[in-house]
Amino acid sequence: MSVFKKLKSFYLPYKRDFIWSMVFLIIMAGITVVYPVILQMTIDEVVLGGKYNWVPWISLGFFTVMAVKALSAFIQHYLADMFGIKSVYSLRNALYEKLQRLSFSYYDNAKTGDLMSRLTADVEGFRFFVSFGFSEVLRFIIVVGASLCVMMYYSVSLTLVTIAALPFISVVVYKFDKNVHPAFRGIRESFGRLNTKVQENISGIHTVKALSKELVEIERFDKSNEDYRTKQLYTASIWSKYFPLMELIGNISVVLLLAFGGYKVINGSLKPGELVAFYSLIWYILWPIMNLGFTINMFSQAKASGERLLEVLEAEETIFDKENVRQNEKMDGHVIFRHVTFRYQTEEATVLEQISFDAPSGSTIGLIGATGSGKTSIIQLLSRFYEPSAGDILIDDRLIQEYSLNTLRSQVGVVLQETFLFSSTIKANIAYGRPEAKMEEIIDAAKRADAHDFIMEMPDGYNTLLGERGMGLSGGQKQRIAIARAICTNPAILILDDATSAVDMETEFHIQNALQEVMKGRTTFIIAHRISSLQHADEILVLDHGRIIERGTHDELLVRNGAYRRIYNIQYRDRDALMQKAVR
Ligand SMILES: Nc1ncnc2c1ncn2[C@@H]1O[C@H](COP(=O)(O)OP(=O)(O)OP(=O)(O)O)[C@@H](O)[C@H]1O
Repeated sequence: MSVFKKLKSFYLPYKRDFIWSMVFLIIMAGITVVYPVILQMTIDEVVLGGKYNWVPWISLGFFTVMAVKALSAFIQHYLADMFGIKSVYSLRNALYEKLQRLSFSYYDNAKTGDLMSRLTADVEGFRFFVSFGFSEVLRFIIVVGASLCVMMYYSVSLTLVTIAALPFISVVVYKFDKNVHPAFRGIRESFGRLNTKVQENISGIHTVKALSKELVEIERFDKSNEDYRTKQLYTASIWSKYFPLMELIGNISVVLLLAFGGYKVINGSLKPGELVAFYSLIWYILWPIMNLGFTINMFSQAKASGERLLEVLEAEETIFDKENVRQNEKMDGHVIFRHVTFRYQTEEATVLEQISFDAPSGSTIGLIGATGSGKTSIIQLLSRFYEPSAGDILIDDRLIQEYSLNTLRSQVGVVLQETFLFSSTIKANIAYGRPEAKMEEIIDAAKRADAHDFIMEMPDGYNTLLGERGMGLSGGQKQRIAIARAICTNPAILILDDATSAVDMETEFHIQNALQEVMKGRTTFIIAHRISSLQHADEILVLDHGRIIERGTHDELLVRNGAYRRIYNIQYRDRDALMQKAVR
């Protein structure tokens, strides 16, 4: 029950709907039990007692009772549905908000497809129980309770004989629940994996096709699908094993009723109408008990879903605003790293060791080094996507933790190697970081990123709709839109993470030109593999296995004859030698 307790803040606010639906449920359930009583009166008083003048009144009474029942059923269903729908509306919002707050380290291990299935199938599973499960439980208590009372009123001994088999059904129901709950959790998890497979395949369809891996992918999907099928079949087998057993025990009750009840009618201690009423009433007890399997089924699904939802809701938020943080502060962009050491939560080894540097406001810092040497990790720490394991990062002489995340990130513009564009207009993509930006500001940002001209050549200019992942644009165009997006927020610090790696020389030249303009007055970090991209930096940091092994300007580093010189030689001298050979 603790799952439902933990999630109560989502459904308790709508308890009014629930309470009213329960009121109408009580009316409905109460009326259900009146039906056998009317039947008993009709047989014993009207048919056998010869009181035929009662017929119109009994008919009218019966009609009225049924009309009230129909109306109550309508209102009850409507309100129960409202209760469920409103509850999961806030639950879905809370989950989405949580996903926005969770840090990078959570997403490093999360699977998109699985998260999607939590936000859709699991939320629905939970809604179904909130809408119908709660009322089923109450209906069970009322109908079974009221039926037992009426039966007792007619004959205590017959009631006791009839319900003698019920404890056995309860044992079966209990065992059913114990087996079916883990089975449902298995189904949900398997469905999450199936979703992940589909999502990853669609996202990576270019790679799949480029490497002709369609058949391999189909086989892999088949494996996940097979697992899902097996889990479902297993659950179905539990169901088919226990349900007939419950029905069999239920039918033993009916046999006992007919045998002992028939004997009582024959010896005159029970009226025939009462036996008929008993026959109806016993099913009012048996059906809900057997149906308990279905209710438990629903409950188990909802519990399994609720657990998966709680896993998201209760996931630890590692990066958040501390108290009294600085809001809306304009920064100068003076960045200091002091002995920063860092390791990813999932990894044993540190990826950054004792990183220290001072980047005065408006300066340009270049980061170069082999892949995996830690360049991206440094700038991820600056945006507080992760927290350092040791050491301090300061901007304008304050620890970055003293600024609100909003302030910090609005002052750090990032252009990544891989650009993500939303399936919306070019205008909205550029203004994503500052939706209130005026059209002139958007155009200005695009002009400075050297994107304005090609945007104007598009059919709808700035209103051109982009497909998912920015289909319809070349790598260089996407990159320039990303640069426009970064400068639209007018950040004090600009990070260009391999921003020109995916483009040809001519486009790189265009982007470099645009960047010269954009970098003016901002502290800029350029991560690059090409020396041409960062040779004008005020300081270049050469990284190797998470350590700064060399630092200085381009010229200083060249004369030092170290790692930088070696990269330079590979990229320039050898190329020049080759070119000269070619000319000769
Ligand atoms: N999210 C992550 N979780 C665990 N380890 C990571 C994560 N991101 C990077 N790493 C590891 O940290 C190390 C540094 O990676 P980083 O991305 O900072 O290198 P890089 O110098 O930017 O590489 P590249 O030039 O290829 O972009 C690598 O060994 C990498 O495997």
